[in-house]
Amino acid sequence: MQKTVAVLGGGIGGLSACYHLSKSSQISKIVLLEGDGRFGGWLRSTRREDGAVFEHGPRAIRPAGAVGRNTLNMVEDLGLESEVLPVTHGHASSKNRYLYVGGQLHKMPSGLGGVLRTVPPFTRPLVQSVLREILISKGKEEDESIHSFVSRRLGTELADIAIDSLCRGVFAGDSRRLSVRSCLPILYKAEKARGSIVLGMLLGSGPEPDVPTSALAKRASQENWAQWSLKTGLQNLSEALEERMKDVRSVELHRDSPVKGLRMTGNTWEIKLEDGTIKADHIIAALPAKALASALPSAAQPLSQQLREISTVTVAVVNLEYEGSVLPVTGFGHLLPSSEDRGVLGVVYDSVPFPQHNRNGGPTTRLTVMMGGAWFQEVFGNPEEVTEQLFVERATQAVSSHLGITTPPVWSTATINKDCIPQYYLGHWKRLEIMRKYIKDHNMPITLAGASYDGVSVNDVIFSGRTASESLVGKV
Ligand SMILES: Cc1cc2nc3c(=O)[nH]c(=O)nc-3n(C[C@H](O)[C@H](O)[C@H](O)COP(=O)(O)OP(=O)(O)OC[C@H]3O[C@@H](n4cnc5c(N)ncnc54)[C@H](O)[C@@H]3O)c2cc1C
Ligand SMILES: C=Cc1c2[nH]c(c1C)Cc1[nH]c(c(CCC(=O)O)c1C)Cc1[nH]c(c(C)c1CCC(=O)O)Cc1[nH]c(c(C)c1C=C)C2
Repeated sequence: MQKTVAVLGGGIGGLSACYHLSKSSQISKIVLLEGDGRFGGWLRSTRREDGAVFEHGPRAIRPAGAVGRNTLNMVEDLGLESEVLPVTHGHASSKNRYLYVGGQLHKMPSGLGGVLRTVPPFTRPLVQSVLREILISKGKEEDESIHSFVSRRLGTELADIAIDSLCRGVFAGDSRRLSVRSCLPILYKAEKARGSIVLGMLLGSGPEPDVPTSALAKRASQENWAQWSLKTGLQNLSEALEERMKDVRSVELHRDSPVKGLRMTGNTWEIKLEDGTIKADHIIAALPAKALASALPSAAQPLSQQLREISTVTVAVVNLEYEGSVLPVTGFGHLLPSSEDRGVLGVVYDSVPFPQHNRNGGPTTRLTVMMGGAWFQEVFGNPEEVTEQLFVERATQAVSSHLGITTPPVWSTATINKDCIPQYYLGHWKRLEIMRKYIKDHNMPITLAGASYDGVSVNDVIFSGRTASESLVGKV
């Protein structure tokens, strides 16, 4: 099979698809089309001349599980081992996560003591909910909101406070609308397989994908890593992939090349760009779902309609730098449940896990305040009309009232990440099934990849690029 494959979208998902395809001799040409002036999508790091690094998108990657191993295998293959900044499970930022509830910071329960005792803001020991959970009968629904699932199995207090906050800290989303089946498949499968989350966690609830273990992945496991970043920021991962792809003869990289339209003539795709047309035998679409919907031909309207219904949320990210060590606590950061403050989602204490990203000389504290998400429009209005200055002010106020840091930051920047996190609402699994059946039934040579479908974490998205490549060329 000698084919031309076009990969649409040069975020980490599209770059991963290219990387995996480029290892196969079955593909004669791979064309990566990115609409923006740079590759990497949401992986964006500011590197200041004084050595400070600030993340505007993802800031840490988990090494755990098959998808975590898969990313580390790629990191090793790209020669980035010496750039990795690991954080172990024993580190304060892995052990300490906080909730800001009732105007106070509360450390989330951890360890045996935390589970056995009543730990505020909760009114009874976690162990009670956990033991009771084993006896609750299985749900009968095909899907359920995360909030409803957790209320049913673990009680409303955990759902209203802990799970509401967790959904804000991963999806910037509303636990009452997000699907447990698609967002937290591990919990959904545990209930289906073992009748209980607790038993599912203890006994396992299904096989993991088969992913080999590189020396780096082995090191991560032996050294008990909980998360990792890179010395010059996570943008370095997309840059290393881009550099690798430049060295592969079969790969053509095009930036500033937004896809304007797609047409099928016979078995061939015609991809309309601003300045011409490219032909391809197969497309891997690693674009946001709505961007793909806009490009598809009108004949594929049923597919476009499903794609358009995959919502996204906008997150304002404010990076703040303070002189000296000013945090009153140490840890990963804190989250706020939606009942506390709808606009402010949480604060990451970046300088705790990654002090290496502080500027050279003299201690500093780097924080990131995340705002908006599913509540963006309601609290801040139209993202096109809000100023970045407003977010810096709101963020500084939040840091002052939550953490008592009243000195002004010495440096700050705000970015409004429009439509940056897809929301897997109730029934997302069914939508995926309908879309993939449509593609199959209509023999459309297109594969979906990226954050819109099977997981939003960097690991999930990299794995989606690999799966898309394997669906074409098999394992390489
Ligand atoms: C603020 C924030 C914090 C996060 N934190 C973490 C974290 O700590 N850990 C973690 O694991 N994950 C995190 N994530 C999630 C993760 O970063 C993203 O889900 C992932 O980067 C998405 O990658 P992608 O390639 O699917 O999409 P994108 O990055 O959106 O890439 C899609 C690409 O398609 C391009 N494009 C769009 N339209 C067109 C067109 N018509 N033609 C051509 N190109 C087009 C875009 O320019 C973009 O480059 C975070 C995300 C955000 C926004
Ligand atoms: C406050 C908003 C956000 C914070 N991070 C994100 C948002 C929207 C985005 C995000 N964070 C994580 C992921 C990847 C998920 C994965 O499966 O790896 C994404 C897309 C990691 C993460 N962050 C928190 C948790 C519980 C997780 C899951 C993995 C893990 O346990 O490490 C909690 C958390 N996120 C933020 C804060 C302030 C916070 C907790 C204190 C910021």
